[in-house]
Amino acid sequence: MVVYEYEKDGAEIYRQSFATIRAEAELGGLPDDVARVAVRMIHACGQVDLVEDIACSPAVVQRAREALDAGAPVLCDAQMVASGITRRRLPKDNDVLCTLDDPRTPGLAAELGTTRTAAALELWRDRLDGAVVAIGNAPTALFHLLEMVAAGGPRPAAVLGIPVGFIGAAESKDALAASDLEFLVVRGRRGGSAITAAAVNAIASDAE
Ligand SMILES: C/C1=C2N=C(/C=C3N=C(/C(C)=C4\N[C@@](C)([C@@H]5N=C1[C@](C)(CCC(=O)O)[C@H]5CC(=O)O)[C@@](C)(CC(=O)O)[C@@H]4CCC(=O)O)[C@@](C)(CC(=O)O)[C@@H]\3CCC(=O)O)C(C)(C)[C@@H]/2CCC(=O)O
Repeated sequence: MVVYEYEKDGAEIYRQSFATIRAEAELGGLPDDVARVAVRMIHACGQVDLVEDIACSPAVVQRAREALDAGAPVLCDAQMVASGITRRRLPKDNDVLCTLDDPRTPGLAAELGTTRTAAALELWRDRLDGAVVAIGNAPTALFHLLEMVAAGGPRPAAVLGIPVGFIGAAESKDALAASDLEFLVVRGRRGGSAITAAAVNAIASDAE
């Protein structure tokens, strides 16, 4: 029988991971609350140089946390983001919502001539004011959110805008960073549902 020698204690795996990230990543330039979020984002992708591409408004973590403490929902562009959010960490049993699979979404996408992920945001309108938005997959969703807000729509408390990819990902994140919303982004092509869920989990947690 083959027996491998490896760490089997989950808490110890986390402890060693976070210690490694703190030793290897250049977190010094970030405020403490953002550094704590960055550690968890790096943990989700295994790339310590992710920190070089993280950009945010100074109060984003505080505003997002205040919103969660006030019971705000977390609105997600993809089920993958929503699934990655650890419900027991959320301070007020906050709703975690993804409207991508709502039966109205395909019709809205056809009507608006856009992707399903972008069209699904139209169904956020009555929950968006003061919400925490977590976009981890779709650049079109992030662009659509910015268009809705620019047109006078409800304003979220904070936007974790971390879509991944080659078409529109970098551009949508640059547009968010240039907006007047509280934001957290990873500049460039990197991002994704796991990193975005990890950012929400870090903000929702009291400890690392
Ligand atoms: C163009 C799209 C991109 N998707 C990427 C990467 C991943 N997507 C996955 C999955 C399972 C889903 N992607 C959809 C959101 C789907 N992806 C798109 C769209 C065609 C358009 C979005 C956009 O450009 O803004 C989008 C469909 C739409 O009409 O909106 C998904 C809904 C497709 C589907 O299954 O129906 C689905 C999300 C399901 C959910 O969680 O709710 C991947 C797992 C790969 C795959 O299996 O296809 C992967 C996950 C990445 C992640 O971490 O989230 C890109 C690379 C982001 C790409 C957009 C940018 C680009 O450069 O192409």
